[in-house]
This record gives sequence, C-alpha cells and structure tokens, in this order.
Amino acid sequence: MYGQIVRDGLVNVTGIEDLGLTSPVLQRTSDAFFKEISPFLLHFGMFVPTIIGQCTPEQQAKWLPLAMDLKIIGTYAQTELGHGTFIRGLETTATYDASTEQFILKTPKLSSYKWWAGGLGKTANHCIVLAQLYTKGVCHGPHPFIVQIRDTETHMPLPGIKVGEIGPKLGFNTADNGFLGFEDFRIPRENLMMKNAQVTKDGTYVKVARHGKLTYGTMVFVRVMLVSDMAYCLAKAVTIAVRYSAVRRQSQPKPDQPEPQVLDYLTQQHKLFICISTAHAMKLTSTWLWNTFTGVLADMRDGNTDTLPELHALSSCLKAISTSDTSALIEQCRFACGGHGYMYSSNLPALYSFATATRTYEGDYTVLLLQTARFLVKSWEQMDEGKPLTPTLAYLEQSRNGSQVSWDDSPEGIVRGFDAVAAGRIGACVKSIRKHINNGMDYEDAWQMTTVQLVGAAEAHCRAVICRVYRDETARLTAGCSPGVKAVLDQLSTLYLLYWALERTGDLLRFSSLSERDIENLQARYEALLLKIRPNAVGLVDAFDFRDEVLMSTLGSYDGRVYERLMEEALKTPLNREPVSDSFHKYIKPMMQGKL
Ligand SMILES: CCCCCCCCC/C=C/C(=O)SCCNC(=O)CCNC(=O)[C@H](O)C(C)(C)COP(=O)(O)OP(=O)(O)OC[C@H]1O[C@@H](n2cnc3c(N)ncnc32)[C@H](O)[C@@H]1OP(=O)(O)O
Ligand SMILES: Cc1cc2nc3c(=O)[nH]c(=O)nc-3n(C[C@H](O)[C@H](O)[C@H](O)COP(=O)(O)OP(=O)(O)OC[C@H]3O[C@@H](n4cnc5c(N)ncnc54)[C@H](O)[C@@H]3O)c2cc1C
Repeated sequence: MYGQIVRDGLVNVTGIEDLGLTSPVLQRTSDAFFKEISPFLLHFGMFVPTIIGQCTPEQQAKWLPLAMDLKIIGTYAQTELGHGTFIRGLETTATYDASTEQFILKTPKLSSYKWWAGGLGKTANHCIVLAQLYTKGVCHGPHPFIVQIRDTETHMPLPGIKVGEIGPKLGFNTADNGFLGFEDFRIPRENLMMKNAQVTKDGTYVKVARHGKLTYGTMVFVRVMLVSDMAYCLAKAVTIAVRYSAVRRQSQPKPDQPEPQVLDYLTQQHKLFICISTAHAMKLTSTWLWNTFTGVLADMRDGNTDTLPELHALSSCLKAISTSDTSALIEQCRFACGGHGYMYSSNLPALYSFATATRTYEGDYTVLLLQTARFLVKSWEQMDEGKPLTPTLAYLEQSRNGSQVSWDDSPEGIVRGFDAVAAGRIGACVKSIRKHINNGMDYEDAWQMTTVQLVGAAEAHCRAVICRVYRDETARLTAGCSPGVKAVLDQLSTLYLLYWALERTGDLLRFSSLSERDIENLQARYEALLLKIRPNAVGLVDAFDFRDEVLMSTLGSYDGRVYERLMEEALKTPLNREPVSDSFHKYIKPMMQGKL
C-alpha cells in the first residue's frame, strides 16, 4: 500500500510540476490519485510554506529550490508524544555551541520525541523541528529549525537520529506519520530559520519579529486553508449522498404507489440539504478569510501587526467550526446512505476519516475556540473602556444598552439575531468571570470556571460571522445572475439561517424576543423550503462538478449505476479470488469434524 501511494504521489507531483502549477492545485488533483492521504502532503502543505514564512531571503534562496524540485523531501515536526496543544511546553531542545557554531538537538525524555508529523516515518529526509532555543544559558522559547534526518543517497537515518512510523490510525493510513528522537544531534547555526529571530556566531539572541507569535505563522496559514478544504470535502460527500438518494428507492408510504426515491422523504432532505448549504457557506467564508489573511500579511510587511489578533481569532474559530461541522455532516451523509454508505467503496468512510482528523490537527477544537474567546472577552473589555471594536465585532455595540433584540424572521433579521446571541453569550461570560473574581477567585481560575460558556460564546461568534458572510457574499455574487440561479442560491442561504435558528432556539429565546409562535413559523418555513429545494437538489450537487475519478464512489458516480458498481467492486476483493478460502480446509472443516 505505502509503495503504491508513494508512486502515485510522485506521479501526481511531477505531473503538476510539468504543468507549472502550484501546490493548492496539487491538493485538488491529488484527489484523482488517492482516496487516502499522500505522504507528500506535509512537504507542500507545511514544509514549503514554513520555509517561505520563517526563513530569511538568503535561507529561502538555499532551501526553496531544493524543496520545490523535490531534491529534499520535508515535513513539519512540532508535536511531541507529551505535547501537541501547548507549544510553549515542547521538550525538544536546541542548545547553541558557539565554539563550533552549531545547535545541539536533544529529545531528553520519551515524551520529548516528535510524534505525528506526516511523511516523517519513511518518506521525508528533512524536517522543520520546533525546539526550545537555548543560548548562553537562556531559553528563548520554541523556534523553527530545518534539520536533515536521513542521508539523501541511502535514505538511512543519520547518526543520532531515531525515526520511524507511528502505526495504524483511524484514517490517514498512507500519510506515513512518524516519530523522531535526537541524541546530541548537531546542526549548523544557519539552520535556525532566522526571519523572526537570529542567533549570531557568538551566540547572541536577536529578536527580529514585531510580534511574539509569528513563529506560529504556518499554523495560521494551514488553518485558513483548511476551511476551504472542508468545503471541498463536504461538497464531495453530499454529491455522493444526494445522487445515491436519487437512485435509491425504498419503502411504500402509499400502498398503491411504487417505492419512492429516498430523496423524496422530508427527513432525507433535512439530512442532506443543510450539507449543500454548508458547503457553499464554507466556500464563501473561506474566500473571505483568505482575503482577510492576505490583507494582514500585507499589513505585517509594512510593519503593522495590529490586525493579527483578529486574524488569529477568526482563523481559530473558523478552523474549529468548519472542521467540526464537516465531520458531523459527512457522517450525516453516510447515515443517509444506509448500509451502502458504510462501504469503503462509497468513499464516505475515507472522507469522514480525513475530516474528523482535521478537527484535531492544526489545533484542537476546544483549544482554538478558547483562543477566540480570549479575543472576544478582551474586545468586550475594550468596548467598556470606550475603545473601538474590530470590524467582525461591531455587533457588540448593540449589546451595550443591554436591551433585548426584537425578533425579525427575515434573513437579515435572523443574521442580526445571531449577532445578538453572540453578544449576549460573550456578555454572560464576562459577567461570570467578574462574579467569580468578586467571590475571591484569581483571573485564571475565574477564566477556567467559565470555559464551558466561553467555548459556546466563541461558537456563537463564529456562527454569526459565517451567517453574515454567507448572506452578504451570496447577494454580491448573484447580483448579475439569472433570476432562477439567484432564487435557488438565495433558498440555500436562507435554509442555512433557518436551520441554525432552529438549532439555536434556546439562545434566541434568551437573547431576542423570539416567541413560541415564531418558532412554529420558523419550522413551517424550513420544511416548506426543503420541498422547494428538492427539484434542484441533484442539479445543485452536479454543479460542484466532480469527475467520477475524483469522487471515487460506487454510490456517487454520475451515471447512477450504483448496484452494478457495488458488485464490480465486491468481485475485486481478494477474498473472491477463490470460491473456497483455504481457511475452510485449515480451520472450519477440522472444527466441523471435531478435530480442532
Ligand atoms: C493546503 C493546506 C493543507 C495542508 C495540510 C497539512 C496537514 C496538516 C497535518 C497536521 C499538522 C499539525 O497538526 S502541525 C501542529 C499543529 N499544532 C497546533 O496547532 C498547536 C495548537 N496550539 C497553539 O496554537 C498554541 O499552543 C496556543 C493554543 C495558541 C497557545 O499558545 P501560547 O500558549 O503560546 O499563547 P497564549 O498564552 O495562549 O496566548 C498569548 C498571546 O498570543 C496570542 N496568540 C496565540 N497564538 C497566536 C497566533 N497563532 N497568532 C497570533 N497570536 C497568537 C494569543 O491570542 C494571546 O494574545 P493576547 O490575548 O493578546 O495576550
Ligand atoms: C491525523 C493527524 C495528523 C497530524 N499531523 C501532524 C504533523 O504533521 N505535525 C505535527 O507537528 N503535528 C501533527 N499532528 C498533531 C496535532 O497537531 C495534535 O494532535 C493537536 O495539536 C492536538 O494536540 P494533542 O494531541 O496534544 O491533544 P491535547 O491538547 O493533549 O488534547 C487532549 C484533550 O485536552 C484538551 N485540552 C488541551 N489543552 C486544553 C486547554 N488549555 N483547555 C481546555 N482543554 C484542553 C483538548 O481539548 C482535548 O480534549 C497530527 C495529528 C493528527 C490526528
């Protein structure tokens, strides 16, 4: 399996190179080669971006051509057996030896071993290592180093390097995730990636970055990219599930009628149409987030890091919510396909295992929402001090006088309702923290006692951002469309708002004048909208325009020959090569004859 995937991975990479395309395209085209993950994912997904983001121009001139021409194969080794979330707690050390102008890398304990980096086990010969930088007896915190770990000719691990594969996982089983330990492993001073901090030959530490967290820049980039990846993943899953639901006929609600397409059941529409809407919502939000990200990068190039905190807060909650929603909705697509959705040949299991991993890697869901919550609470306090709010938090102003928002069930009114929920939940967190402090707790304990609410407030903020961006971007992008297209896309964005309003009635009752009658109206509108979308459902997923080779699904292929494809795949399984398995003669027959 590994050998096959490496071969396909290289065909994919060199093919893209020949076309002179860039790595995001690689990500998309690799889908046509793999159901699983390429061992080269981290090379282009994190190793190359870190060289660009963390190296000086001179260092880039050395390393980038080698990486882009695949003369070296890299990964990103930050997480350790003992630490993944808490980067400041990483145990691997890099101690500067001025006498030889080298850093000495050590993994002092088993828990210090790097663990998880994709491609590290058997594929990569270089990696970015995050290690605690020591010079002149002082620790300056985690810094990125570029480290050769295998001989580029023999691929043997270099002396002082312990490296290997970490073993089977829920998914990602071709990603070749590995472990890495250092025993007094020496690297040249120049292998410290010196864009944000430098160590001179005599060991003097020089801080260059204007912001203490620019070392974390690669993670922010990947979080931004993952929102788009999730939209793409969910669009594939719902294409499979909707097409299958159009082919599958089951049960007989009316004795004198033929079995209906399962797509005609309202419950099936309830499971699947939110998936179509969410794929659109996340795609539009990811483009908006990308534009925000590139804007912040431009500001930082001009020496201004003022917009970085809002980007960190946005990328954290959008990565958390997009990966969490996608994992849940891909599983919902699988549920909607009955037993055949559980077949590996449907491709839904592989899509799910990829999505559910993203909820954890690049920053755990809870941890990132708490990062966003930190920014929300700080913004609330700045508002109390009369300081201006950042654009995505402008809605907090409406909460200043504490009056309840009057419920308005128009799409724009529902967006305002979600703003009110977010403002209300942030305000409740601030109130909780202040109450605990007044009762004698210190700030850290008061914060910890409020974290369940803080995660909820961050989710509410993120939902409000997605609703607003989705609604605004749909209106902007459909302005020139035909009335028919405009109407269908408006139905999808309205469906998203009604769905989440019904999911969050508790919050809306608490923070707006929503009534029981309003909820009944929402439910009726939602169900009527499902029926309106039904005639366009297959057209909407066809519009995602996935080729069969990319969907790789017995259930989702364009021609709808589901049962023929399921049988074709079944006959390919190794167990069907012989009519009788040799296990019958070895075990079953002796058992039947009482000879086991
Ligand atoms: C195509 C692609 C496919 C690419 C496909 C690639 C496949 C990927 C495979 C997987 C790869 C990985 O998982 S790589 C490993 C990923 N690992 C992670 O993501 C680890 C997650 N942990 C973290 O990011 C950090 O530990 C975090 C939780 C933020 C806490 O960091 P710290 O303790 O240093 O910071 P704190 O004390 O919490 O906060 C101090 C201040 O720093 C700010 N801060 C914290 N992080 C910041 C940041 N990133 N940018 C700006 N500011 C930040 C906070 O807002 C605070 O600001 P003030 O409030 O103003 O003080
Ligand atoms: C498929 C996959 C691929 C990966 N690839 C890479 C890679 O290429 N390179 C790399 O460096 N890493 C990689 N990782 C590792 C990944 O980045 C970490 O697993 C992730 O950052 C989570 O950290 P952790 O595993 O230490 O979990 P922990 O942080 O230990 O989480 C365990 C639990 O503790 C909770 N928790 C932790 N801190 C807090 C807190 N402050 N407040 C409240 N709750 C908290 C979490 O929410 C979670 O419920 C990969 C992981 C996976 C699953």
